[in-house]
Amino acid sequence: MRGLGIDLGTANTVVGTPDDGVVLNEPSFMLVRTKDPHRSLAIGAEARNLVGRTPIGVTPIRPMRDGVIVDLDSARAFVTAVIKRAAPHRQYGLRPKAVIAVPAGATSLERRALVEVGHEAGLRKIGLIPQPVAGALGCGINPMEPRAHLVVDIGGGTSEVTTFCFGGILAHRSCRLAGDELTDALYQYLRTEHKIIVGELTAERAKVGVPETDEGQSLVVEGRDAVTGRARLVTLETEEIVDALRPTTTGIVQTLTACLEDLPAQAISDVMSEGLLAIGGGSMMRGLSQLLEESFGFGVKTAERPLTCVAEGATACLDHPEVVAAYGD
Ligand SMILES: Nc1ncnc2c1ncn2[C@@H]1O[C@H](COP(=O)(O)OP(=O)(O)OP(=O)(O)O)[C@@H](O)[C@H]1O
Repeated sequence: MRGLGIDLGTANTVVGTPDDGVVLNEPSFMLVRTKDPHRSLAIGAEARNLVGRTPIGVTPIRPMRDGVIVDLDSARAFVTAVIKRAAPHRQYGLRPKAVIAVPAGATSLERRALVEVGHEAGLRKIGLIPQPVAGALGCGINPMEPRAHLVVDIGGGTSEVTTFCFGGILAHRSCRLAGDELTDALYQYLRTEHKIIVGELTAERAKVGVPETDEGQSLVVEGRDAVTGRARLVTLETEEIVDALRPTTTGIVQTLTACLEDLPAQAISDVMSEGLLAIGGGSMMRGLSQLLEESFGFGVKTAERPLTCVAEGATACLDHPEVVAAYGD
């Protein structure tokens, strides 16, 4: 066992091992008793599916916000449960080492909190790697080569735009316009335009369903009429959803523009010839890569596995300690 590669995201937690690839891919949710919020009753999909329908006395919590720890005690309980599930002790030895992906914009305090939680949860030696660098490595890019690479990571809580080259970050920008904000925008749109109130899970299912639905086809969502309170169905055209999400996707474009403005001219020529790599679940949004291509005039490549490439890259770092040494501080 050579260790674990971990992506502790706001929306999803993914863990990989060098021998078995991705061994855990679950929503970053934990169910706790309201009176004892630091012990997990369930984690992952089981906990998430109860959002909006939890019994009295039980609370679903998200231990990560914008890619960093919100509350040390809940995060410790969550990470302990994740490691237990991803690395059963008999198979992997008592204290596995790990490389954990962190937002490129995380502060030193936030990074230290993550390492502390990892140690307390049973990890041995912990290396940190910026998420966009890990994601690029997971897509086969060598982050040590003397060439600038531009990556946008559209996750659950944040969108991060990062340019890196030869073991260091050249420019970085982030904004809170990402998957959660897109879901919220759709929720608000349904409420104001269709006078229907839907659950958070329903709004997200509709958003995720858009890229998978053919053009011209429609989606049906169910909810409560905002006026009468009765159950009601609404049919939505996919293009209508894309339009409803446009203000949020435009905000992501503005963050990219700001990052490009920070770049030296030589790095821009690398970016122009290589294009932009889009990772994270939000990069699968319908029409997004086209919008980015039209806005910047260079190619946009969406990762083959946008939801797991960060954990795959963190796992690859276990065999490439020079990458962690270069980007880890
Ligand atoms: N097919 C899809 N189309 C649009 N959005 C999607 C799709 N699949 C997943 N998402 C969204 O992607 C987001 C999760 O992405 P990801 O797992 O990369 O985030 P994360 O790494 O947990 O978050 P962060 O990087 O902010 O910590 C969720 O908001 C989810 O709704």
